[in-house]
Amino acid sequence: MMDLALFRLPDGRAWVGEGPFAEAAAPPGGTAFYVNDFTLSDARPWKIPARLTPVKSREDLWAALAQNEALNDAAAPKVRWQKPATEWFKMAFRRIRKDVLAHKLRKLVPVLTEEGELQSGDPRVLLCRVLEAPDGLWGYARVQGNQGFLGATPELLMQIEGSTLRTMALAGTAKPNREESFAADVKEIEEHELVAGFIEEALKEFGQVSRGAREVSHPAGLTHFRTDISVQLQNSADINDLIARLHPTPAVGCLPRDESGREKLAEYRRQLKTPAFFGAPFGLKVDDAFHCVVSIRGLAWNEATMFLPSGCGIVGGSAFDHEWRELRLKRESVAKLFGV
Ligand SMILES: C=C(O[C@H]1C=CC=C(C(=O)O)[C@@H]1O)C(=O)O
Repeated sequence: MMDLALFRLPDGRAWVGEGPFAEAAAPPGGTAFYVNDFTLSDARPWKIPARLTPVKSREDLWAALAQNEALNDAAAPKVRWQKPATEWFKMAFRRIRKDVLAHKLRKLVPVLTEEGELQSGDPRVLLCRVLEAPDGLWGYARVQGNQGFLGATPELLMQIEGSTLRTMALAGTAKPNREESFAADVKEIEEHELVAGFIEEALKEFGQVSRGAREVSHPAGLTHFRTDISVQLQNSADINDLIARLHPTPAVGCLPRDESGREKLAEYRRQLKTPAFFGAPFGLKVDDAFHCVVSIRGLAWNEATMFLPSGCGIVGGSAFDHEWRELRLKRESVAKLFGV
């Protein structure tokens, strides 16, 4: 059975870890992956591989994998996707927006998942695409037997090097052909600033926070607002605490992030059958640094069923048709990158 984790940095450096993985509650001294689900339900999220190999090319990757012979002959997956139905998502959209207008919520991110049937080929072949994703994206993957997930995300949850923690607010998406007016789009700015403000506030207890300017960023063919934020950590803060403090940011979660908000978020994720990996933290502690991303822009599979999720932030100014199109654009960018 294949048991592996893969992590790639935006500059192309990547590592593949092979099982069996030892599991720990706290970060170990050496190298380990951090893999959890969205609700952080795994009490032992630090996965220490039996073997870790730096990989640069798909040849390196195949050579590093114990089952490389089986994969060498495998074809890329062909998937028959089903058009997602609007009803459930429309209902969720209306209820969230109503709660926002009634000041019960400020923002919530529901997730729509397109499902498909694997017609032929092997989804594990897509591990190559993770490795070869465009510069500027972080790649992540976890495969266990006949299930797995992988993706190429533009969103960093945190990177800790020495006493510096770097993170970002990534939220707000331009409509197609409206990139010029995006920088002044009030609704998208509001959606973004809720995320940046949350992160800034959450990090204050850990040290001096610096916030960069809101910028327009173009990862993988989409246009988003991005604000870089960093903090000089006063004490050697516990990584699990930092993750729990930041995750889920309102870029994939809700605001306020109190019990009632979190319950609503969990309820929408359940109703809409959001895969557990989606939006969760995924990281690697290597070479005295910890890199951890938000697992969006990815897909998952369980035997022959494939899942392609995408989320969008709902605020008072959101309109259903725009959000529906944004969800599709996000899924299309993933489908294009992975060729599915
Ligand atoms: C939740 C997703 O994107 C996040 C990242 C960038 C922009 C987002 C937005 O504009 O809603 C989301 O916060 C996704 O790609 O599924």
